[in-house]
Amino acid sequence: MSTIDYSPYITIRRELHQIPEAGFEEFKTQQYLLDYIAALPQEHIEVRTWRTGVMVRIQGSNPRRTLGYRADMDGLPIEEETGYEFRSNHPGYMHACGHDLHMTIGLGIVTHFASNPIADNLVVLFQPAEEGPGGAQPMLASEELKDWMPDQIAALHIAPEYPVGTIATRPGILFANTSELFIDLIGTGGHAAYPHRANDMVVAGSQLVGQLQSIISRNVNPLDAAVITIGKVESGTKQNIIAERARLEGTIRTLSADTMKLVKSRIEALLRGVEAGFECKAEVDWGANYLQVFNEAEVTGQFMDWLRDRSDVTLVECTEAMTGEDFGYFLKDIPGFMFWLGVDTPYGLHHSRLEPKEEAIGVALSVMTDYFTWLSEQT
Ligand SMILES: CC(=O)N[C@@H](CCC[C@H](N)C(=O)O)C(=O)O
Repeated sequence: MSTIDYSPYITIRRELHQIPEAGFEEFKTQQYLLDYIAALPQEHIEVRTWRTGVMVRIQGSNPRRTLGYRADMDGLPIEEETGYEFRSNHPGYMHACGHDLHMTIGLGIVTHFASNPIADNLVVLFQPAEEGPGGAQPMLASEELKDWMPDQIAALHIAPEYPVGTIATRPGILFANTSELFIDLIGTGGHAAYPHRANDMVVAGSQLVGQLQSIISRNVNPLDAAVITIGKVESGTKQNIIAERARLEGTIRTLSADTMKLVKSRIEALLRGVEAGFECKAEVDWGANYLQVFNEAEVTGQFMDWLRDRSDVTLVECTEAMTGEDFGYFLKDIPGFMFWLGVDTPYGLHHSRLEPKEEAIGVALSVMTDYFTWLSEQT
């Protein structure tokens, strides 16, 4: 079991934490990664960029295959409220989903293997736009990745609810299918005192928010799992003006692709009802859709068995979560797995006060470098 001095990576994580950027706008983040990698021994490594992403290949000494690690890069539109001295320098943006840690661990893996190459090739992918609109699918289809495609791949995601030292995963489905949801209601505005001469999209939109939840409680089999969350509602201009438009923004999560189809068809039906009932127009845009994260049974089982022998890690076989991840597209084509890495913090993912414990970086680095080394030695 290796113990890696992770203190230099704390500085890296903090520097990355200060520059959160939106999907496909990770320009400073990309430059940071490139500058860091350029200062490493170059003998075994090759670097490519793809849009705002970075791909690094460490040439193996006797490669039979290519192993892969993927880290996501983007931040979220959240005003940070942590007590950090190194809080975000980008007002209104925050690394509130742990991508600063995911990238730091990726850089730690590159650093270690740049000086200690294994037999197999290793590709470390820094992928933009996980929070949307989705960087995995276009990265997988890119010319730059074609001849570097991993034969097996792993990724991790920080988990606030687990103590540091815990790794949680399972063979099979880990994260849900997702679809974004953007609904526009277009009616007729007017004077607040003359509701009979307008059709009020605040009333239509408010009713619709409630009706959408009835899809989950009345249309989806209770033994199946699905979520509709409306995270943003925009309507109106002033308290005494009837709103002409309303916009609802949300996300759908399901554990099966069939349930996703069912939920979408019920939303369409409800929208036809809103149009009839309010004599308005209702439009829907499904935005970005992510495939479920499905851990390949054999490779995941092998990783879990390997972890059971480690005294520094507690392995939890967890249940599925309704989170989404475009890493699901990698796992559709490449055998591999994703796992939760315990970071023990009271505030959850996407929260303005998320403060993951940085010791988890050391755990992940030790596990991932040992795992890739061990894997490469297997016949
Ligand atoms: C791990 C995590 O929090 N992932 C995000 C992925 C976002 C998918 C997409 N933008 C959507 O909202 O559907 C999540 O929200 O689960």
